[in-house]
Amino acid sequence: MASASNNESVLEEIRAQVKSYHFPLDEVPRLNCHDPRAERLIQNEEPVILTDTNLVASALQWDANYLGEHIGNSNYTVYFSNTHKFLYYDDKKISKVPSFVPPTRHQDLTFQEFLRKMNKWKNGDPWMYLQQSLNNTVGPRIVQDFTAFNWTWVTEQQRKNKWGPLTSNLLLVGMEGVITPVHYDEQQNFFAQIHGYKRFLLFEPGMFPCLYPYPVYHPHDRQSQVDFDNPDFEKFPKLPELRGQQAILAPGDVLYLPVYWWHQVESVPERGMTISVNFWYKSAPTEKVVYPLKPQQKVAMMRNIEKMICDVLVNVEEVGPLMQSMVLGRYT
Ligand SMILES: CC1(C)c2ccccc2-c2ccc(C[C@@H](CC(=O)O)C(=O)C(=O)O)cc21
Ligand SMILES: [Zn+2]
Repeated sequence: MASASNNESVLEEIRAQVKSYHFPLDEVPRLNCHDPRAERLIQNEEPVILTDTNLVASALQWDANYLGEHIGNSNYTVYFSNTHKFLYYDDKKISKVPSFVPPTRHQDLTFQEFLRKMNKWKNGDPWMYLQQSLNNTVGPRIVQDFTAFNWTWVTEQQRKNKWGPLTSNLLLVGMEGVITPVHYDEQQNFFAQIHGYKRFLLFEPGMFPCLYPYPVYHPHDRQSQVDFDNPDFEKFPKLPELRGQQAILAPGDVLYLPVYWWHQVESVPERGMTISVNFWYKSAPTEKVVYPLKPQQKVAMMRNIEKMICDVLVNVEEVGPLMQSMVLGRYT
C-alpha cells in the first residue's frame, strides 16, 4: 500500500498535469474517515474524499490481469465512443426525440475479449469503457474480494445518514483519458477508487441554472448541454457564474458524492487504465419540508413539473411555448 506521503506527491503531480477550464475549482477536502469534520460534511451532503476507510482494501490487488484471470467468462457491458467522452443516454427516451443519434454504442463482451481489445488498441480505434453491475456471475475469487469489502463501515454510514437500500455496485474499467461528461444522479454515492487515478469536477446542486441540463424527456436527461471543452457563452449566458471543486482520487480513496451534485469524471491521461466500484444508495425520504427549500428539493420539484407538463401535453414541442407563456413578462 503506497504510503500517504508518496500518494500526496503523486496527487500534487496530477494537479499540475490536469487540464484547467474557464471556471474556478477549489479542492474537495481530503480527510481521514474517522475525522469528525468528515462526518459533518457527509451529514451536510457535501463532498469529501475519505481516506483509511478500507472499504475496498480487499480489491487493491485488482488490475487488468488479476480481473482477466479471476472474473470469470460471463458477459460485461462495454461502451464504445468515437471520442474520449461517454455521454450517457436513456434508450427508453429515444422515441421522444426522433432526430437523436446515440453518441455511444455498447456490446456485451467477456472480460478477456475486452482486455484483448484494450491491448491492441491504437489511435483512431473507438475508446472503450466497461461498466457492469457487480453480481453473482463473477468468479469465486472476486466474490471473496467483494465479500471482504468493509461492509461494516459503509452500512454504518447508510444507517447514520438514514439512506435507503444499496441499489447497485457498478464495476467500472476505463481506458486512460476517458471522460464521463458533467451530469447529476438521483442517488447517494460512495465512489471507491481501486486502480489508477480519477479526477472529479464537482458542482453543487444550486449550480443548476449555470449547467443547462437537457429536458427531462430527452435521452440525455440529467446531463448538461454544456461542453466544457467548447463552452457556448451565447447559448448559455450564465456559464461565467459557474464555479466548482476538484477531487483527485488515488487507489484506496473513497469520494462521498452527494445526491444531485453535478460531476464530470476523467480517467487521468497517461496514468493507465482505471478500476473503480461505486456504491449507489437511495436517498433518505424527505421527512418534513423545511423552508427555505434546499436546491436539491428545487431540482426534484422542477423535474416533477416538467414530467407532468410533458405527460399532459404529449407533444414535447408544446412544452417550451407553454412554460414561456407562463413566465415571460409575468415572472421575468
Ligand atoms: C459513462 C458510463 C460508463 C456509462 C455509460 C452508459 C450508461 C451509464 C454510464 C455510467 C454510469 C456511471 C459511471 C460512473 C461514474 C462516472 C465515471 O466514473 O466515469 C459516475 O458518474 C457515477 O458513479 O455516478 C460511468 C458510466
Ligand atoms: Zn454519475
